[in-house]
Amino acid sequence: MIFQVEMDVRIPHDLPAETANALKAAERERAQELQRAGIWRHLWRHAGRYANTSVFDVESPQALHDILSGLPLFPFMDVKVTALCRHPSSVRDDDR
Ligand SMILES: O=C(O)CC1=CCC(=O)O1
Repeated sequence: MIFQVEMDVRIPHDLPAETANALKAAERERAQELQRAGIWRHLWRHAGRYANTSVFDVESPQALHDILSGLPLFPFMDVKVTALCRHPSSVRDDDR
């Protein structure tokens, strides 16, 4: 199942820099692990914002929730999830 996920990151300004940097490093490691596994299919930065639009390929909404809620930066994110499905005009046979 394919989901678009928008993440707006809002790290508190009073969070110690060492803690924030450790969380960012852990987030990067987890994101790259999920990308290599084919789960986090796309990750794009919103130009000018500490935000991204991502595409996830997972077995269920529960699986997506488990992944997102387990992200190191999740406590500092506003997350919007949109379920995606094949468009009848798509020329890509592998859309699903
Ligand atoms: O920077 C972001 O948008 C949040 C994030 C996702 C993966 C990562 O490394 O940081």
